[in-house]
Amino acid sequence: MVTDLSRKIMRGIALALGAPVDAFEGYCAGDAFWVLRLLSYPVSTDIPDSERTDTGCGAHTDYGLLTLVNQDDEIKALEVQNRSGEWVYAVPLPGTFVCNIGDMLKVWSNGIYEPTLHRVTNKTPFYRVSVAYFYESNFDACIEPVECCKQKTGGVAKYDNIVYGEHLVKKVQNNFVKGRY
Ligand SMILES: O=C(O)CCC(=O)C(=O)O
Ligand SMILES: [Fe+2]
Repeated sequence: MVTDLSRKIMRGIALALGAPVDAFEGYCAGDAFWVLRLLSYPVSTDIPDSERTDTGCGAHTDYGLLTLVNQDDEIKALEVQNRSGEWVYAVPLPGTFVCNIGDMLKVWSNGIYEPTLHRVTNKTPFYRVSVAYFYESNFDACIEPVECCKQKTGGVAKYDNIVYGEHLVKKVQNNFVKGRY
């Protein structure tokens, strides 16, 4: 069901960009796949100072095409950076998902769609759980700006071609291994 929803969002984005409805589908568009992550954010006051490291999720953009996040209804912890550089809460709205644009959609759209920088810090007295569904291009897919988006943005590609799997590995190493985002 969420995969259907993601496909529909991608079709809407294709149409909004003036591309054919199926521009981002099928093998030549990278045969999308998905990953579901269940995330938990303990109450930070439960962690003794001596054991405290950076808890939560540091500032980052998502790697793939779209992410749909279902957050706890009552807990404000996910923040997004607005165009003025301020961090504002993505306040949970019951019955809705937060939809993040991923890095590959930026490349495909030649920058028309921009990934939003976001981070999570649970400063509340409640244990937070979120479910993040990542809709991603195929590992082997070579992602490059699509022609109609290049035409709308000055006629030249703003980004080098990227093999999605290589991009993913690089970002995961930075986020989870080296602690940079
Ligand atoms: O837990 C959240 O609300 C967001 C998690 C997130 O940004 C991610 O896993 O990429
Ligand atoms: Fe994220």
